[in-house]
Amino acid sequence: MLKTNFLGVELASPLMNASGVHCMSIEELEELANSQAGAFITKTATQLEREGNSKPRYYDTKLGSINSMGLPNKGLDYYLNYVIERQQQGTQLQFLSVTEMSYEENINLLSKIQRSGYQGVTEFNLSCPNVPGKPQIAYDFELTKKLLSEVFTFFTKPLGVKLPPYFDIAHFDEMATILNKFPLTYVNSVNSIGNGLCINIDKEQVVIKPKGGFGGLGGEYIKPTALANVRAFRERLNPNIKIIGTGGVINGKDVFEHILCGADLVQVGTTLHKEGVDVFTRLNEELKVIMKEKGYTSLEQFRGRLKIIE
Ligand SMILES: O=C(O)c1[nH]c(=O)[nH]c(=O)c1Cl
Repeated sequence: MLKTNFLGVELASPLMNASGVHCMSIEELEELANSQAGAFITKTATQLEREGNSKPRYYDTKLGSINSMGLPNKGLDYYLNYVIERQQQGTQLQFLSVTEMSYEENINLLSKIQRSGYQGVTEFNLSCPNVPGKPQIAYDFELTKKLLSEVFTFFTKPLGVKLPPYFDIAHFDEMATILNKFPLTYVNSVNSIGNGLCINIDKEQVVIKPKGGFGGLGGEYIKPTALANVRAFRERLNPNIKIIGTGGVINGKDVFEHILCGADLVQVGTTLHKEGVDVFTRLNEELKVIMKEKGYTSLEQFRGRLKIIE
């Protein structure tokens, strides 16, 4: 009922974790692998291990979350060795998230993956909002075009990009024109809405320490923006480029809406952080109930079929 084909691999569910949530350690990744999620993705890795920003750097609110983790991770080799080992054990589809702090380091990082035995999918994170002094790559259209042009002169393995939310139709147009130039496997929209601010009114204080309390927003706050980005890119991108929808998934209805907008897979971040890996079981069940009520027996029957008002 929920089966989804991605890169020729049949998944039992369209759901997976959003990079950054419940995917820092092998223990967490194993929990995801043994859950009702259809696939999993690793925490965005840099070449070397990183401490990340000072704590508190993550905070759950009633309507979602705010984070300024600062890219803490155990380093590329930790995750690369893990996914290669699982690949050798027969795992067919895996996602490895990566990024670096400079143009050259990004090229070096992807070259290393290209030379490795990893055959799975690489998600190139172009949208981390929380490294002080580092503007998000994907908000710089020329840089993004230059970087992807060079990457695709040597990278031949499946590559997706993780994008920040855009808020202007001209930006959807410009970014889609750039992305359509490349043999991308998918586009993942959206990353957190960067540089929001949450306040504890009792203390009259911000809730996270880095960057004076500024951090990326997730959860209910961002669903309308996430759905708009999924829809906008689905409408503009070459059909060979798949879409992963991320942002604002609280229940099965939200999963349905992402797929209605065109998402091939749907990622869960904040709600996974709040609920743990059982969230995938709940969301799968809730989605099935909605599909039954509507008479759908497969995701293809409604994927991308959002209607406008004529
Ligand atoms: O601060 C982070 O580690 C972080 N936080 C986010 O909300 N998105 C990202 O892509 C990353 Cl890399």
